[in-house]
Amino acid sequence: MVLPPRIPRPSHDGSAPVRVLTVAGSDSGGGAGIQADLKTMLALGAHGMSVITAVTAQNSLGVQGAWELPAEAVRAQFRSVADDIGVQAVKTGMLATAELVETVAALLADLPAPVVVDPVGVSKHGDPLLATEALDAVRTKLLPTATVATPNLDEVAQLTGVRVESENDQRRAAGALLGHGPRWALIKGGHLPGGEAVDLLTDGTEEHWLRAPRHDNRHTHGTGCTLAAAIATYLAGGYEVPQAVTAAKDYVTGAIAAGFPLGAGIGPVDHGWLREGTD
Ligand SMILES: Nc1ncnc2c1ncn2[C@@H]1O[C@H](COP(=O)(O)OP(=O)(O)O)[C@@H](O)[C@H]1O
Ligand SMILES: Cc1ncc(COP(=O)(O)O)c(N)n1
Repeated sequence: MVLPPRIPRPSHDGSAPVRVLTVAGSDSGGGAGIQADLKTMLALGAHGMSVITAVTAQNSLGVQGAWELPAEAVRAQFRSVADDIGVQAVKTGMLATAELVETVAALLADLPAPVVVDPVGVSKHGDPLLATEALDAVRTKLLPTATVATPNLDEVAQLTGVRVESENDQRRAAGALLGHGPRWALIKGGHLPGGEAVDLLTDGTEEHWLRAPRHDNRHTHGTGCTLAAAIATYLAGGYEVPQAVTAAKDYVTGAIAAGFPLGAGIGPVDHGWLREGTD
């Protein structure tokens, strides 16, 4: 297992730690969404902050209920942290409705910090986390704010119409996604068959194929959230995009290898897998 780097901790000399913001939904089961993001940020040495867009009742079996917050509540949370504490990178996840997508996109357009957009569409169990009529706002308002956009294969098919069944299709999907304005596209191949989990990162000029051994572990709840939160954390720490994504991939690969059973269904990845033996 490749050990990903940690962002250096503050030296207790009064300086602030690296600050990362997640704008996402709450997962009561603690494996995905806001909870995955904050655990990831802590594990990698950053100070995590949250703007909650929706609350889900969720466990290892699926999503039993979801309630979005008013746009005003999302705006107020964002202003509270951005105006006082300061944000060095942002990750977006579940945004639920077209109104919230537009609200968040408007806030991000004025923020001088890198943005990782994970265009969350459905949960691992197939429960919808984004209204279908919000897709257009994701394409036209949210993706243009992204430093990196990180769709899985279902999400990229919904956003671009490109169905991915091979590495060459990943390249075509990335090209189509870049047409919507993100600086970099990360097309995650986690759902493709094969002995490796292969993601393509490209800005249209450079191509980075990120390959990791596929772990035969069904406890993968939270993989996409964890990867995007880790990318945002490394960007906040000053990494360039390819280095941030490479380090984040190492972190999520270790977390998937250590994923554990909880409840009767799909358990979470282990956000704390770096705890032992690395301090
Ligand atoms: N079984 C697995 N073993 C190793 N890596 C995986 C596995 N499943 C997914 N990944 C990786 O986890 C990350 C999240 O991808 P994916 O599961 O496709 O996203 P999502 O959670 O959004 O559906 C990607 O880097 C992907 O390659
Ligand atoms: C609140 C929330 N946000 C995102 C996901 C996607 O999770 P995954 O990373 O497993 O695809 C989820 N299940 N719940």
